[in-house]
Amino acid sequence: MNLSTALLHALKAHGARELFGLPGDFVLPFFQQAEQSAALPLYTLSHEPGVGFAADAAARYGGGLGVAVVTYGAGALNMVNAVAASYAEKVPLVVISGAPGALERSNGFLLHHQTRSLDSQLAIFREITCDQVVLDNAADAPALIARALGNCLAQSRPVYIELPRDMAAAPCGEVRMVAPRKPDPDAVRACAAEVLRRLGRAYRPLLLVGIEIRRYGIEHKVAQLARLLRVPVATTIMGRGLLAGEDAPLLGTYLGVAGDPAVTRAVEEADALLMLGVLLSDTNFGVSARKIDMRGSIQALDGQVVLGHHVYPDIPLEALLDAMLEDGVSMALQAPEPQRVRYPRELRADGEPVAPMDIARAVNDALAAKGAMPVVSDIGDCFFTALDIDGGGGLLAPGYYATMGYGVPAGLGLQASSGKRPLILAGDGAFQMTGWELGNCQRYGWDPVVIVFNNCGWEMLRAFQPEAKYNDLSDWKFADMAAALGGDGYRVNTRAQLRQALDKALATRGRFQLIEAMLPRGAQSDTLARFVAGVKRLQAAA
Ligand SMILES: Cc1ncc(Cc2c([C@H](C)O)sc(CCOP(=O)(O)OP(=O)(O)O)c2C)c(N)n1
Ligand SMILES: [Mg+2]
Repeated sequence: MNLSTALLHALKAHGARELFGLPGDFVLPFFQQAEQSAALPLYTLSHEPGVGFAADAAARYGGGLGVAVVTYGAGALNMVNAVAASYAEKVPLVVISGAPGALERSNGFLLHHQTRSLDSQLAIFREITCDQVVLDNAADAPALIARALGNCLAQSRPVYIELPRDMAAAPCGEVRMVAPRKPDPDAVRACAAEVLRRLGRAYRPLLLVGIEIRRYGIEHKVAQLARLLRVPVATTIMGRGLLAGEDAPLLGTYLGVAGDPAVTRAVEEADALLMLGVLLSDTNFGVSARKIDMRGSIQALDGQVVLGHHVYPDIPLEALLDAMLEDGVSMALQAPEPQRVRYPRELRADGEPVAPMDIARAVNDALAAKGAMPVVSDIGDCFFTALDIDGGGGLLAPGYYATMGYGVPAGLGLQASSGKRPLILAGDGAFQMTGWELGNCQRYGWDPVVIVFNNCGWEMLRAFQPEAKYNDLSDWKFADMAAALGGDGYRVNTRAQLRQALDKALATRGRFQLIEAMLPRGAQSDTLARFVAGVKRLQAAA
């Protein structure tokens, strides 16, 4: 076994299902080993941001590890934004970067792809990963790999592995998985008992769930706890789509002033708000009608639990849930029968122009008729529209870090990793960034259905600065380019054309389907309109 094959087998043992990458001379030896060993399928994309987004989506959707393999300098630094997004949104992504070998490091020349110093890249990745290892010594490599991959899963954050090219074929021992640290059972029980007491004393308890319950694969336990305690559940905007497949008393998504008033009231008036895996971010709470009493709430995040001024430092989320499920049986809180989440349906397929909400209706009608699909959304008004789309098949979007360019490559990563056909939503601005990755579908037989919200502009920005001219984009006629990239394109102006195009696209397999929905300039989804109005109202009141 050599260092590359030891690393590949360790990745697989930790839950990686494939590699995404873009080679360069510093990482060619590893690519060669990866292709020869066939330990994991290897997919290449056209630009490193897409490689990072695809690997991120594979981990988000399927659990386990996402793996992005790039060359040193120009490759790895090109992927910094995607890795930063994975860090912010707690995605277990493994970055493997090739690097100069020992001899070339000491020959006195400045090396190609080098920036300030040969260690600058490692310094940059220290900021956006939870662990970093440099595999420049075969004897230490197995333990370093085990530590990094163990931390990636335990913290659900990206890690950085630097692999000098002269080490790829070095003889190496096997990597032994590091068993996750066990928390102190007494501390877990004490914490669970205090949380249950808080909930038991409350008149209006509520569970608010966020991304960690997906990352640690515990949605079913959260649903079980909510049913057991009869406490309603709401998701944060980032947690949209969580618990979709579970039998849980789900109220809906909390969007503050921009959301369903009943859900907003339930969250903001809860006298015991148990937040499970919720990031305290502006996107999750920035449009709160009234300040949520964070001191009165209970936050279980990042492996610790905070109740008022009490902090339990080492309580993994799943351990807390197991203890609450064990002890919670004695409680039977009287919670209101929650409403089931309803999605807009029944598109009027007529000659009227298409608005964002028509896309939500058309998609919900199609999903109801043809079955759930994973939905992957970029950032723009398509993201706000996605909040009105049935996320039963899963909803992926960088709702907190909010980088554009995520949609198409993430959808490709999801299909490569899960085999499921995704529905991808992207604005014209975001599609201009990474939509061209669709050209890789024909090599791998991927066939996503893509809906481009073409309003010929950066509409989300225009919502806040209507007078600005710089938000205007020209009409790129994306549908005309689909055939050249190996897919089918449909340009739709009316709701009837949208319905026809979506039916045809869903019925066509083996080629990507690109529906370019022409939206009148200024047309906004209901949620974006409420979001903008809410933010303006809160800013005026500040
Ligand atoms: C990589 C990147 N660059 C810039 C931004 C800022 C930004 C937005 C967020 C606020 O940061 S929303 C937006 C416009 C999006 O345009 P488009 O994709 O056409 O969608 P729509 O027209 O529906 O808005 C930009 C430029 C971003 N989020 N990500
Ligand atoms: Mg746009």
